[in-house]
Amino acid sequence: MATAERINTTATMVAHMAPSRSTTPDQLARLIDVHLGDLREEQPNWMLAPSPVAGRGVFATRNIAAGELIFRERALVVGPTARKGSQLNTCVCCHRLLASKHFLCPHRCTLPVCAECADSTAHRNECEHFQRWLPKDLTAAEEAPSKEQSKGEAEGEAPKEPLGDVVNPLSLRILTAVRVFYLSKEQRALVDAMQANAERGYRQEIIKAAQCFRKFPTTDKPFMDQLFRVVGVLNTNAFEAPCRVDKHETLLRGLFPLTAIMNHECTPNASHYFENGRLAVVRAARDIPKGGEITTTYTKILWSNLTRGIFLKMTKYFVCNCDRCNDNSENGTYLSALFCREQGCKGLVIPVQTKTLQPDWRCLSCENVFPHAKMARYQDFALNTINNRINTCSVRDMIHFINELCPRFCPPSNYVLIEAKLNVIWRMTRLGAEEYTPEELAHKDRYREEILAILHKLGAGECTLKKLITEEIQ
Ligand SMILES: C[S@@+](CC[C@H](N)C(=O)[O-])C[C@H]1O[C@@H](n2cnc3c(N)ncnc32)[C@H](O)[C@@H]1O
Repeated sequence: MATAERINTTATMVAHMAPSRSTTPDQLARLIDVHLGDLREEQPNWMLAPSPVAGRGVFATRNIAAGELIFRERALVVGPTARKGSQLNTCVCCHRLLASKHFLCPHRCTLPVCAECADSTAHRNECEHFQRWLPKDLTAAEEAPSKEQSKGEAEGEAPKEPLGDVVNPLSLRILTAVRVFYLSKEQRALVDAMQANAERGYRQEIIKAAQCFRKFPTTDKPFMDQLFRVVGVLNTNAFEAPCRVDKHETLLRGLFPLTAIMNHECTPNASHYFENGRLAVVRAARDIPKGGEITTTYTKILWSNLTRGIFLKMTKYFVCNCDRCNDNSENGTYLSALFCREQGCKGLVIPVQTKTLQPDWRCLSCENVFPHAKMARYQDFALNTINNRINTCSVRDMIHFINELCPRFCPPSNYVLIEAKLNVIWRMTRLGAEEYTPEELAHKDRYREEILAILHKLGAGECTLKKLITEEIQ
C-alpha cells in the first residue's frame, strides 16, 4: 500500500474520496496503467472496453494462445478476510502466525500485529486511525479480573490463567476498507471508478464493525457514505487470495482492479491465480481471438448450473446467461443430476428449464416430472451427507464411502460427489503417497481422470483446476 500523506480527520478522508462515478474509459485505462506500474507490458495483449456482458470488460487486442500470460497485477490493497474459523492471531501486515495469547498491537489499536510490524510505517496510519475510534478493548477483562475470580483467588485457589487477547472479526474485517482511505489520490480514484453493488448486507458489515468502537463516526454522513461505497467496491470486486508465510496459510481480502474488471463466464477463457496473496496472474485457458472478451469465473468450475446460479444471484446480484447455463445437460456432464424418485426407476433426473432457480425436474428414463422443492430437498440431503463425511472421516473411510455407499443415493456425475473426490485427491496429496495402499492410490488416479474428463467436456482448457490436478497433485 502506498504510504500516502497523513490523514487526521474524517473530513479530509472524505474529500480524498470525493465520488468520480463519471470516470471515462480513457481515464480508467490510465488509472489502471499507473496501478500496474512496472508490470504493464509495452504492448499489452488486452484492453479495457464496454462489454456486451456487463459494464466494462477486458478484451484481447490480438489473438492470444491457450496458456499465454495476459497480465500480472499487484494488489491495490489487502487485508484480513477475518472469516469464521480463520486464525485471527495473524499479523495484519506481514501475515505471520502470532502467539496464541498476547498478540495485539502494543499501541492498543486492538489489531493483531507482530512486534516488528507494530512500529512500521505500514501499520502507523491504521494504528492511529483505530486508536482514534476508541476500540472497545476486549482484553479489559484480563486487566480487571471478575469478582468471582478475585474471590476465588482470595480463598486460596490457584490464580486463573490470564484470558489473553481476543479479536473481534468484525473490527478486523473493516481494516481493508480503512486502508483504502490511506491510498494515494490516484489509487483512490481507481477504487472510486470501480463498480459497487448496493446491497443491504454490506451496510450491516459496517454497522456491526461500528459497534466494536466507542467513537465510530456514525453521524458523519459524508464519511459514512464513502465508507459504504468502499465496502460495496470491496464486496463486488475483492478476491480471497491465499497467502503462505512460513508454514502458516491465511486468506487475504485483496483488491486487484484489472483482474476484477474481467466479467464472469461459467467456463471462462482465462484463469487466474494468486502468488502469496499479493500478485494476481491471469493466463488464457483457451485460445482467445482478437477482439474477444477475456473472461474469468466467480464460481467453482465444477459446481452445477443451479449451484452457480444461486451463488451468483445471492453474492454478485446477477443472473448468468452463458452457453453453459443455458444447457441443462451441462455439456453432457450432468453435474446437477439426481436419481429418479419413482419406485423402481433409477434414471437420472435433471432440471428442465435453464433460466430459473426453481425449475421443474424430469427423469431422462421414465420422463416423470418432479417439483423443484422435492429435488432441492434431495440435493440438500446428498450435500449434507457427503460434506458431513468429508469433515469427519479419514481419507481411507472416505474412499470406501464414495465407492460403496454414495452410489446408492447419488449419481456419480453429481457435483457434490465430484467435489468429494477432489477432496480425497487433495488430502492424499498433502499427506504423501507412502501412507496409502496401491489400491487406494489407484482410486485417486481414477478420480483424477474422471475430473479431467469433466473439465474436457466443459471446454475448460488450461484452467487453474486442471493445472493443479495435473502438475501439483501427483
Ligand atoms: C467485479 S464486477 C465486473 C466488472 C464490471 N463489469 C465493471 O464494469 O466494473 C462484477 C459485476 O459485473 C457484473 N457481471 C459480471 N459478469 C457478468 C455476467 N456474466 N452477467 C451479468 N453481469 C455480470 C455483475 O454486475 C457483477 O456484480
